[in-house]
Amino acid sequence: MKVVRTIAELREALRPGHPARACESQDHLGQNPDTASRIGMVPTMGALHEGHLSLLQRARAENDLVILSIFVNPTQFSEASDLDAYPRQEAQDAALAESAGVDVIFAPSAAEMYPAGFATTVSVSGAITETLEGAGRGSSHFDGVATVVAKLLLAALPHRAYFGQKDAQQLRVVQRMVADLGIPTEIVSCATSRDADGLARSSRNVRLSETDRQRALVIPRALAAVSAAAASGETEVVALRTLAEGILAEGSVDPEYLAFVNPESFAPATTVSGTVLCAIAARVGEVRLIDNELLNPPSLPISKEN
Ligand SMILES: Nc1ncnc2c1ncn2[C@@H]1O[C@H](COP(=O)(O)OP(=O)(O)OP(=O)(O)O)[C@@H](O)[C@H]1O
Ligand SMILES: CC(C)(CO)[C@@H](O)C(=O)[O-]
Ligand code: BAL
Repeated sequence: MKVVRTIAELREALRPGHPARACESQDHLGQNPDTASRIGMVPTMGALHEGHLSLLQRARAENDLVILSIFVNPTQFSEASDLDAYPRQEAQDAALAESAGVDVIFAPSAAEMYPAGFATTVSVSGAITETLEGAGRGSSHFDGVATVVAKLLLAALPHRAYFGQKDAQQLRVVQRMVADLGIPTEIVSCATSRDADGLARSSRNVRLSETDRQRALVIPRALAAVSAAAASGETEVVALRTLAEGILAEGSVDPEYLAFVNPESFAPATTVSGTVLCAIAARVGEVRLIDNELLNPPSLPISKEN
C-alpha cells in the first residue's frame, strides 16, 4: 500500500506500470490490462470505522485498484469547534486500510487541496442543498462537499466512487454534481452500516459518553418504527411524525430536524404513498448525529445513476 500526499503523486501511482498497480490481474477478461483495470475510490475524512470498511470491502470486490482518500475538509465545516474536535488518527487508519486491501491512500494537506489563490466553488442549487443538512450546517456546507469531491474525483478519475446512504443528502448532491459536470465516475450508493444495537456508525460516535450513546439509540428506533408503520400502510406524515417524536422524547433527544422528503429532490413529502426518505438530525450531548431510512423502498435497488 502506498501513501501519497499530492495530486501529482496520486496520478503517478495510477499510471499503468506503476508498482501500486502490480496487484491488478494482468489479463482478466482477456483484455489489455491498461484498459481493463478498474479504479474504485472511497472518499473519507478518516477516523475509519466499520462503516468505512464496508465501503472499502465493496470497492475491493468490484475493482482492480482501490484508492482511499483521507482529508478533513475545512470548507464543509461551519463550526470551528466541530472541525477542531473531528477525530484524526492517520496511523491507525493506514493499518486498517492496509488490512482492507487498499492500494493507495491519498491524504493531502489543506494547502495541496486549496493552494494560494484558490477561487473556485462547485455549487449545487435547489432543495437538495438548501434543506436539512444545508439548512442545519449552513449554506456553504454542500458547496464545500461538492467542491472537494469534484477535486478528488478529477484528481483520480476513478471508474467508481463509493458513498454511504447514512449521508443520504450528500450522496444525492454528489450524484447531481457528477451528472451535471459530466465527470465519468459511477457513484455507488452503499447501505448504512450499523452497530448491533442499531446506531449508525459514524466517526463522531467516539465523542459520545456511554450515557449519551444509550440515549442516541432512540434515533434508529424512531426510524425503524416509522419504517414499520409505513410498511403497514400508514401514509399520513403527521401520524408518522408524532410516532417518531414520541420515541425520540423517550431518550430526551430533541431533533434539529425530523423530515419526510422525496429521496431524489429532497422536497418535503406531503404523504407517504411511494418511497419517502425519513431523515433525522439531533444533538446528543455535544455531538450532532444524523441518520435516515427509506420508507417503502422500491423492491429493486434505486439506480446508482441519475
Ligand atoms: N455507518 C455508515 N454506513 C455506510 N457508510 C458510511 C457510514 N458512516 C460513514 N459512511 C460513509 O463513509 C464516507 C466517509 O464518511 P466520513 O469520513 O464523513 O465518516 P462519518 O462516519 O460519516 O463521519 P461523521 O458522521 O462524523 O461525519 C461517506 O460516504 C459516508 O457516507
Ligand atoms: C465526502 C467527503 C469525504 C467530502 O469531504 C465527506 O463529506 C465525508 O467523509 O462524508
Ligand atoms: N459525514 C459527512 C461529512 C460531514 O459530516 O461533514
